[in-house]
Amino acid sequence: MPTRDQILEALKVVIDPELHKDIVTLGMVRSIDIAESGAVNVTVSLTTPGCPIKGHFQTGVAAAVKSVEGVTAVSVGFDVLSDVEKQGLQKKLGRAAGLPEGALAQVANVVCIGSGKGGVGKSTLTVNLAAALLAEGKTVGVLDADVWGYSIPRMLGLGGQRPKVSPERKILPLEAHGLKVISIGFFLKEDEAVVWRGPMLHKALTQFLDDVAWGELDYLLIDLPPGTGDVSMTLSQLLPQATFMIVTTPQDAAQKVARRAAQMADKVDLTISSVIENMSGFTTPSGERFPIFGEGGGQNLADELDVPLLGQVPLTMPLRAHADAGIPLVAVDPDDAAAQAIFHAARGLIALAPAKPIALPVLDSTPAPALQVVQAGPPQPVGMSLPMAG
Ligand SMILES: Nc1ncnc2c1ncn2[C@@H]1O[C@H](COP(=O)(O)OP(=O)(O)OP(=O)(O)O)[C@@H](O)[C@H]1O
Repeated sequence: MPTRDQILEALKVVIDPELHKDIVTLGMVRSIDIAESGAVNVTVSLTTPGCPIKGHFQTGVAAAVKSVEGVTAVSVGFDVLSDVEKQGLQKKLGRAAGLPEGALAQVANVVCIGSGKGGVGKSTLTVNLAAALLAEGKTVGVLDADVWGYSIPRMLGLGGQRPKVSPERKILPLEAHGLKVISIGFFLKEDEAVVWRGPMLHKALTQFLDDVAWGELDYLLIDLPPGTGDVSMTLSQLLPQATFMIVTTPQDAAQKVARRAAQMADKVDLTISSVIENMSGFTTPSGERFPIFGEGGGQNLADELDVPLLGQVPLTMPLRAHADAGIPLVAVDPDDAAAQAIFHAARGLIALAPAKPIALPVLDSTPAPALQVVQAGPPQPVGMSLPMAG
């Protein structure tokens, strides 16, 4: 059976490319668990939740541990250094060296909101969950990464606006209803069709995470495109600490598609934290309830994934009408049945424990899947620079 010292010794080859020292010396190896079977679990502590080099550590740690005699399997988990630990690390590095301060360094929770298919109300719930979290006293940002069907600007009354740039060359998020908002839609001409090639998408998302002055936030909610494709893969590489909330309708078929999205999310290491069911029946003013899209899909999916079902949001006209008017329903009519269900879900999100470390059964150190390059359409510049107001 391999020993802890052997594993630590082996891990000294894994260098933090930003701090130029090995992760053992830097005190970033949080824990090493060795099973009698020779299976080893290592948890690495990152400096920021938005640490962009998780993939580097994952591959490096898996390879280093695998090289130790007697190791039969390796899994790698991640968490984040506490403020006190970061101060300790800062001291160790000396005054001159600064810890990498990504734009998300002050963001406590990053929650990606995704779905198996379109039209299930992902954007509507993102906007209203954000407003509900705000009403619960949290500071909240919304990143609309739904590159093919962005609708957040419209739902927050920000259509046609463009963010400004600070003297430090940071993109300043727009503010609406107390929320900080960035959408891919702010940077495109209205109705402009863009063929997002993998590298271009990666560059744009990296810019949203690195070059936006998000500041201090309790929550950053990210509205993903439906399904799990390039965007989810890119975000999973850029945001190892992000969790994934899946929106589904009660329908059996929708739940099946959502399950596929969950499996994909799992493959690209996004931790699935919860499920929320939308369009969970319609109740007439006289109190008669119609389960228009069936029943039970959200609970079944949550049970299958072993995560909580945070809420069941009914169909209500005010939810649709306020989204169309650019105002989150929860901010103006908190007594509406859909608003109530969204408040319940927001409180459930707050109550969720911090993300579990991501455990991967790694025996070979296969890199994360490469971004798929869209072949259709005329060639696009790879390095997209987002156009902004002065
Ligand atoms: N619970 C609900 N009650 C009434 N209308 C709803 C509800 N949820 C969503 N809608 C409406 O359904 C339509 C689709 O919702 P939305 O745009 O949020 O879906 P989506 O999953 O984000 O879609 P896509 O991913 O394709 O952009 C919108 O008109 C929205 O207002």
